[in-house]
Formats: sequence, C-alpha cells, structure tokens
Amino acid sequence: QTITEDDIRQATRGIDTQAIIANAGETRNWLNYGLDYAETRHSKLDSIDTSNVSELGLAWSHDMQSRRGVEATPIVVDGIMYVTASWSVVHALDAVTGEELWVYDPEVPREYAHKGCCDVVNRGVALYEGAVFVGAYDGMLHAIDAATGERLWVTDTIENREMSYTITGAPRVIDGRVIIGNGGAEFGVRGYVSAYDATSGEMDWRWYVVPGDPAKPYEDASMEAAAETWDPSAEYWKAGGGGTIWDAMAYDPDLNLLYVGTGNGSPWNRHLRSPGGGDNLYLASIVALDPATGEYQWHYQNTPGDTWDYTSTQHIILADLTIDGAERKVLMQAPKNGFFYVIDRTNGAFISAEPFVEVTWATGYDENGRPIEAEGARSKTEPWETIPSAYGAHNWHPMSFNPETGLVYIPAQGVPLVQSTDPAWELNSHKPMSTMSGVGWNLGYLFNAVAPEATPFGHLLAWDPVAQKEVWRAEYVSPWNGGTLTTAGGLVFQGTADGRFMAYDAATGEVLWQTPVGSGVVAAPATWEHEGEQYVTIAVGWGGVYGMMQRATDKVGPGRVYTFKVGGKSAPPDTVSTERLELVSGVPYDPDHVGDGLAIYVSNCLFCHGVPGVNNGGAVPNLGYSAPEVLTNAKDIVLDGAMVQGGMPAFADKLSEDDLQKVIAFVQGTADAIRPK
Ligand SMILES: O=C(O)c1cc(C(=O)O)c2c(n1)C(=O)C(=O)c1cc(C(=O)O)[nH]c1-2
Ligand SMILES: [Ca+2]
Repeated sequence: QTITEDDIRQATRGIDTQAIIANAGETRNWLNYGLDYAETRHSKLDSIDTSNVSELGLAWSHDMQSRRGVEATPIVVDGIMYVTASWSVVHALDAVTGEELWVYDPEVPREYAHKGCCDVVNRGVALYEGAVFVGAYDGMLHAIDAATGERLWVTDTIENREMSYTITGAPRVIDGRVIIGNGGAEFGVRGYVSAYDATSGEMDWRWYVVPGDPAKPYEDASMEAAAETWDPSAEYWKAGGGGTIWDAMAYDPDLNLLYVGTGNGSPWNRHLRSPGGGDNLYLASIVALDPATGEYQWHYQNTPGDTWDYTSTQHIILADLTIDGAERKVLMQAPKNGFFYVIDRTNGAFISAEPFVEVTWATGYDENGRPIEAEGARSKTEPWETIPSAYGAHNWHPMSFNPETGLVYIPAQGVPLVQSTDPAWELNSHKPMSTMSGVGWNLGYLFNAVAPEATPFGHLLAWDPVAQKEVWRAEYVSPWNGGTLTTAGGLVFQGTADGRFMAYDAATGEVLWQTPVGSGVVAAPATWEHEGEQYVTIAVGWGGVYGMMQRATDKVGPGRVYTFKVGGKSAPPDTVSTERLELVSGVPYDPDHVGDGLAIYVSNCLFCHGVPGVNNGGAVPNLGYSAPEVLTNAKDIVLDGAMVQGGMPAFADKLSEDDLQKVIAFVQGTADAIRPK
C-alpha cells in the first residue's frame, strides 16, 4: 500500500516543538537529529531487546545512488522517512517498505567539493510543520514540502562568499526557527550560527562565535568581551578567526537554552593567529544562547587558546545525573581533545573532566575547569605528536546516553599525526609550493615531518559519566566507526568502519548480533515504531575526513539505507564490489621531479587522496593504486575538470602542466619506492 501526499500531510503537519517534546516521552518516532532535543539517542522502544535481537533480519534496503560519505541520521514519522546522501540530496522513503516517495537534489555545484575540509557529507534534515529543512554543502538552506518534495524556499546562509563556508550539519527547529551553523574553519572563516523563520525563510538572528575587525562596532556585548582574549597584532579577522558551529546543538525547553558547540581557530596555530596568546573566545567552547533571540547567555571553554583543531563541535547530550548525592542538570560532551566533560547546564559551571583515551596535551583539569597543559604541547619550533590528533579522540559520530545503564556509548578513536609550525605560512597564499595553499587551507602547521609513535585504534567505549571511568569497551580494527544508538531493550547499536552493523548488550558489551552491510559505516542508527512493530535503520556510505583517504574494508559500496526488524530476511544482499589494491606501474617520469612533486602534492592533493600507496583509499581514490592510464591522462582530470561531477575540482588556475608532471613523478616514484622487491 502506497503512502499518499495526503498521508504525509496528515503525519507531518502537526510536528512542532511541542510534538518533538511529547515524542521524547515514548520515542515512537525519530523527530530530531539526536532523537529528542536533549540529543540522547536513547530510544524508549523495547520490543527489540537482548532476548530477540539475534532474530533481527533485513526488512528492506534502498540504494541512494551516492558514492561519497553518508553521515545522516534518518528522521522518521508515522512510517515516513527522510534521509540524506552525499551532496546533501534528500530522500523521502516509505519507512516500512523502502519505496522512494521523492528525491530532492539541492544541486550543489560539484566544484564546491574543495571548499570543505572533510568530504561532501550531510548529517540529515529537520522536520517541522509539514516542511523538511536541509542545509546544503554550498551553504544554501532549503525548505521542502514534506509531502511533495517541492521547494518552499531557499536562503543563502553565507555572508561572505570569498571565504570557504559550507554546511554539513543537520538543522534543528525550535519554536518556528530553523537553526543552522556552518563549516569552513580549516580554510579561514568567521564562525556563526543563524536562525531562520521556518515559514518565510527570513533570517531572525545570527550569533558570531569570534570577534570581527575591531575597527568596526562589535555586534553585541559577547563580542566585545571576546575581543579582550585575542591579540590583534596578527589581524585575526582577516582569516576570519574560525570557531565554526558545524555540528552539535541541543535544547532544554525548561531552561529555554540552546546549546551549541564551537570549532577550531582559523588558522589552527595560535602562534600565528593570536601571537600574544589568549583564550581566543569563543573557540572550542560550549555556548548557551537564547533560542528566540540568539543572545549569548554563558559559555564554557573546553580548550582555551586552541591550537590543535580540538573542536568542541562534538555531540552534546543533556541529562539529569545524581552527583555527590545531588540531582544535577548537566550536559555531557566528549570533544576531540580526549576529555569527557560534565557541565552544569543551567549556568555553565564546571563539574568534572577526565580523559577517555590517552591524552598528552594536558595532564588534567583544575577545579575551575581550566586544563593543565603539558610542557611542549604548543611548541613553536619542534614537531609535536599531539594525542589525540586533529582527527579527534571522538569526532562528529554521535554518542548516546542510556539512563537505565547510566552509561554513555562513545565511538572513541586514535589517528596518529605529527604537526609542526609552518614557518612559511601566509594567509591563503595560493602559492603552489606553500603548505595547503592550492586548496586554500589555513592551518599554519605542517604534517608528516616525523613519523608518529602512536598506533591507530577505534573502539566503542561505555563510559560512566558520574564516576568518570570506562565500564566496558569493544575493540575495532580501525578508527572512524559509526555513531551509536541505545535502547530501553538494553541494547547498543553501532555500524563499523569494516562494514558491519552490531548490537551489544548495553550493560556488559557482549555482542548479541551482527550483520555485514556492504560498506564501512560512519553514520548513526535510528529506531522507530510503526503499527506496533519496532524497526532499526542505518544509512551506510564510507567517507568523511578520514574515510576519504583510508578504508578498513575492501568492500566500498554505494550509499544505502538498511532497515531491520525481528524476523526479517537473514542477511542483507552482498551486492558490493571488491576493489584490488595494485600499485601503479610503468608510467614514465623524471626522478628529479619527485621532490618538487611531493611539495605540490601536499599542498593540493593530500587531504583528500591521502599518501599514495600508504593510505589505501576510501571515498576518494588513492592515486598510488591508479590504473596507469589515469596518470598518463591526468591532464583531463586534474587541470580540465573531467571528473568535476565526482567532486574533483579543476586545478587549471592553480597548477601548470609542469606542476602536474611533477605530481605524477611523485605518485609513480612513491609507488616504485614502496613496491616490495
Ligand atoms: O572547522 C570546521 O569548520 C570543520 C568543519 C567540518 C565539517 O563541516 O564537516 C569538519 C571539521 N572542521 C573537522 O575538523 C573534522 O575533523 C571533521 C570531520 C568531518 C566529517 O564529516 O568527517 N567534518 C569535519
Ligand atoms: Ca575543524
């Protein structure tokens, strides 16, 4: 039986703030990115539980025709599902059968790919009063009729198109306002979060994260206060200062506070951004705003004066915990920097912070909530292996909190990296030989100067936020595993980098069920109920910043949505191709060009394609495994843009044919050097 437009109108028209709050009581639907406004990702559904989860089977799967990373959590209401693929394409599906109801493509120009740091991803939509909202990768915010898939309005969230702003995060809607931030702090932007009227698309308010040019009036008192914490001598406003709000938000309706997580500075390196030091407010912070006006209420800065890309944009969960005998309204976060934070969400007061992975940049936090930094963590002259690295001890992959076990389920990881100050850094220099210049990155750091000592890891961590300690863990073969979901059935669900979908006993970590899903998973699952039956859905599609260049399985399938139920088919169809890893050989090159080629490669290619023949390729091919023809015909692709549709920009304005020959020499030379004799 097909769902009609009238059915959809019926189901979606009444979804407003009160309905989202009411749904939190029973969680039959999945109405908000993190399920409820508290972003717990804890479902109260319990018909799938520890006793029958082993009987889960496939209800349906749906191919989204997507080849890059899929990071979306689906929104589900009364058996209707809205999910996004790469390039911010929205799919409306019959949630019970997987049948496609409509597709909405915001038509992001494919050459926009290199304006973002971390793959052409999107984390999902918001649903409100019959409309679906998607923030597209090119910074356009679209409102779509939930019933027909037709555009209602579109608005540009980007105030300065000279800078590389994007959107990757899911909007939230509170009392008729669609709230969305932006990405782009690797390139140099000024971060902000904006609210738009859900009906008209008009902007209601905008709050900036960092101060602008001090020669101009401050937008509000929070900017005036923040400016005191920056050294203006390096003219930080020219690179924008950073602090993008590219993912986490949460909302407490009782306190009427919107919580946002803010990102790293532009450039990353504080020696270059604010040479005299300073906390550089409100980078790497949790900030509480009035959701009606955008007015600043308070902040807690996890990483004062961030220099390591220790964003605090990671998932924020609101919960009520008993701490030292007292009931506390807290918010919890496990940001990139490796500490797990419990903060009083009424006023931002620090409660506790303890490391949930090995950490070397700080030895702990003092009672005022300031980190005690380790000696050398900000070295200006020496290469420094920061642990965690810029990939984060936990990145955007959502965690979840189960009030019954009292545990937070964190996709924890380590991706080793050594960084050192770039002595030649100039703002957006766009010179072929300067670091990150070809793609306009503004980090102020060099990488790979020294091999890291740490080893990569990924595990699912069950963390007690009151005792601030690990309770159990599940080890994985690789970093970059999916987000988590926990349920009243005593379960934790998670997809893995090596292409499995897992169910664990939430109390003990025992594996109760698993199934292959044909591709590495980075997104988080959702669960929902329709006509008395509970379903679990996961969107797969390998990618994101780590997944662009490295993969943990040879199975790299298309972006696909899988839905499971008790008594479904035994296993998903394994329709996935297996790629071979064969080093490129036989392409002629001048060995004297390898050194120059390395510099050009690092500036222009490395952050998507990885190290040839060392990384193994992910959502973006590793050039070390190219077919020889790809290198010999590289001019079409690299300079003339033959593969723009896949997200490979044309570099004709940045690289000459001579530069390209050097890059080819580096790729073939590296493959020859590492080939086993
Ligand atoms: O500073 C920023 O503006 C910004 C934006 C984004 C993004 O929008 O995806 C990421 C990051 N930073 C980042 O540091 C990061 O590790 C990251 C990973 C991912 C991803 O989707 O896999 N995005 C981002
Ligand atoms: Ca960043």
